[in-house]
Amino acid sequence: MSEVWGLTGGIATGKSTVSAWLREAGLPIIDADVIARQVVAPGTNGLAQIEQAFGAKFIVDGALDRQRLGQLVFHDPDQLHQLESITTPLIQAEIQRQLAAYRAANAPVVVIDAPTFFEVGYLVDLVDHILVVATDPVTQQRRLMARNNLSAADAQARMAQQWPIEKKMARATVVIDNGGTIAQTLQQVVKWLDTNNFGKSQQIKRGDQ
Ligand SMILES: CC(C)(COP(=O)(O)OP(=O)(O)OC[C@H]1O[C@@H](n2cnc3c(N)ncnc32)[C@H](O)[C@@H]1O)[C@@H](O)C(=O)NCCC(=O)NCCS
Ligand SMILES: Nc1ncnc2c1ncn2[C@@H]1O[C@H](COP(=O)(O)OP(=O)(O)OP(=O)(O)O)[C@@H](O)[C@H]1O
Repeated sequence: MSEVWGLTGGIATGKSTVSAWLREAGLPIIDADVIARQVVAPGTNGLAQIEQAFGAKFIVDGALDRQRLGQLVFHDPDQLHQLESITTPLIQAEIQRQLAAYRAANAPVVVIDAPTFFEVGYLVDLVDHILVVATDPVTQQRRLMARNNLSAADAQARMAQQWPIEKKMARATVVIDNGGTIAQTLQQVVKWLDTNNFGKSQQIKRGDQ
């Protein structure tokens, strides 16, 4: 029996940072962001559907212009909803395929890493427990602006497309507080791994502290 954990957070609260450590510790990770890119890669049916729904101006040299589509959908919930109606079923099918493969291989623990874990609905039913990586909203906005080179308004628009982090924290089995230093966050992650006997926390590289 595999124990399945969801890993989520708000945009730029540090989910990818934590996910990278879990991977280094040897945990199998199903990464929804990676899958979301695969299902709209050049030549896919997903990309053809996006071209049909949004127009050829979002395709450059056969590939999705992600920045341009992001500018559109993160400022318009109806357009985001239309995009999700194309991408969500494709992402869901691949997540379920990977999870079935890990279960068949008797993986003791599997992590499903997804930014919109709660928002998409179906993922909650696939997991036993949920790890939420959180910061306060001010820190979240500051890090998002710095990482993506966004204005305060653009960062707010992206944050507004997701559930507030407090609502996610209220549904978490465990909350990792990433409002402090990277080292403080790593300490919490190592404790979670060691307490549950998951993976090899000593394999985590600590070079980024
Ligand atoms: C709109 C797109 C093209 C913008 O691409 P871009 O490379 O600029 O951003 P990227 O995909 O790296 O996402 C950055 C962050 O935005 C947030 N985000 C992405 N999709 C969504 C969404 N549907 N709803 C709310 N927030 C989202 C996440 O926190 C994510 O980590 C892309 O985000 C996309 O295709 N989104 C729809 C697919 C999806 O739902 N992905 C989430 C996987 S569960
Ligand atoms: N404790 C920390 N102190 C300072 N900066 C941090 C900390 N944790 C993460 N960061 C930085 O904040 C930014 C957001 O982190 P990260 O990319 O891990 O977030 P995320 O939750 O995966 O975001 P998204 O949902 O958009 O993929 C990155 O630039 C990262 O380097």
